[in-house]
Amino acid sequence: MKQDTKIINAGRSAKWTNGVVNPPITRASTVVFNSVAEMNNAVANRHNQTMVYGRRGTTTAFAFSEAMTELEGGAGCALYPSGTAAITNAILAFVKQGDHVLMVDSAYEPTRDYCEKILTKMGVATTYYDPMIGAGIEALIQDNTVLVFLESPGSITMEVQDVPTISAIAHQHDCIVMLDNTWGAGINFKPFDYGVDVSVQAATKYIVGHSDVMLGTATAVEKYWPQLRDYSYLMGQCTSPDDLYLALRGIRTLGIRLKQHQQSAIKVAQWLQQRPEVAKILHPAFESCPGHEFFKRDFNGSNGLFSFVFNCGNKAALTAFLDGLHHFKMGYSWGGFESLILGITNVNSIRSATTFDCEFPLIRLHIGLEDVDDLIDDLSKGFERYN
Ligand SMILES: Cc1ncc(COP(=O)(O)O)c(CNNC(=O)CNC(=O)c2ccccc2[N+](=O)[O-])c1O
Repeated sequence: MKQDTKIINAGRSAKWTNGVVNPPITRASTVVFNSVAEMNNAVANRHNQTMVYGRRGTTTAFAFSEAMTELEGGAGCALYPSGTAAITNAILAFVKQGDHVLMVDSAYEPTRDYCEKILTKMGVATTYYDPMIGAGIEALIQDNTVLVFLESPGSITMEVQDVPTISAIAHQHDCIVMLDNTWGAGINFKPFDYGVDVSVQAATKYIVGHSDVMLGTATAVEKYWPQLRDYSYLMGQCTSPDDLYLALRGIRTLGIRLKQHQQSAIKVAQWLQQRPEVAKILHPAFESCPGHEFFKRDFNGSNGLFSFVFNCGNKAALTAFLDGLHHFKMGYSWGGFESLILGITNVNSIRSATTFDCEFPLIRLHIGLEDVDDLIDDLSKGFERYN
């Protein structure tokens, strides 16, 4: 079955839909049973898509989890109230006091905060590594290293990592490979084809696709799925069937949305490349982006999120650029149908192992589904104010 057909069918087994097209919203805390045997059978099958109690999920959760594993691969998908909860709980499932974690230096800032403020309290040490380290990761692996965390491309600076090389070396040292695959969305990057053991996504972004649900997913290979699932339950992680209904709805247009985001973003990036004020385009599909060669080798496509660096200007100029835009709104997210913009002048304040070459302001764009000429016109007027 081709990907676009999988997207339409994922999670729509008759056992969940019972004849209707979309898996219905099944809300529950209590699930009741008519006999001791029925109750015992449900408990015995608690890991086999059988309803026992709301916290373990209802048929809506079973349908969405199944859809994620059908699309991204893996043996099972645990659900969390946000992408950050997915990251933190997935890591927590596999570390204990005295362990060591390797964390990519270009990680999403709250991921770094978790390592600094919570893992350290638990006695888990973190070493940050250069996203472009590749095979050099081996020199950083210690006897107590248990997990290597990747985020590719990296937040804000968009470095594409050599995932299969890092995964192969990590596995030679019995380390778990965990990837924040939010940008790849399980469609443009198939994590388990490249050695990843646990793929985490902020479904908040492209999976939901409409900026109206907070949701996280962690999908694991067979070897690690039981432990991830059990720790998710132990930590009381559960999600709203109403949110999952919206996420299932989001999945149905994921393929065509990503194609449109990709098409418009590349057109905007090509236009930006010609601007005299632009020093570098940080879009994985462009040679100027670190790891572009890995994007070409490993990815099936791109989306609406990329950054660019100015070769001039300052905070005041950046503010003038940002204020007054009509179609680009400032907001701390991405992956919805709307265009967003973030102006950043301190990218190295969220790195510790490497320094990103960024003397002038950086802008991260999320190119939405608006007409791309309107978006370019909006940015063009921004450049007129940038001085
Ligand atoms: C790759 C990735 N992975 C996980 C999450 C968290 O998902 P959640 O929002 O559902 O918890 C996210 C959420 N993304 N949110 C943003 O990118 C918002 N921007 C920022 O936080 C931001 C702003 C200024 C400077 C640096 C950052 N940053 O992303 O690190 C993510 O991008």
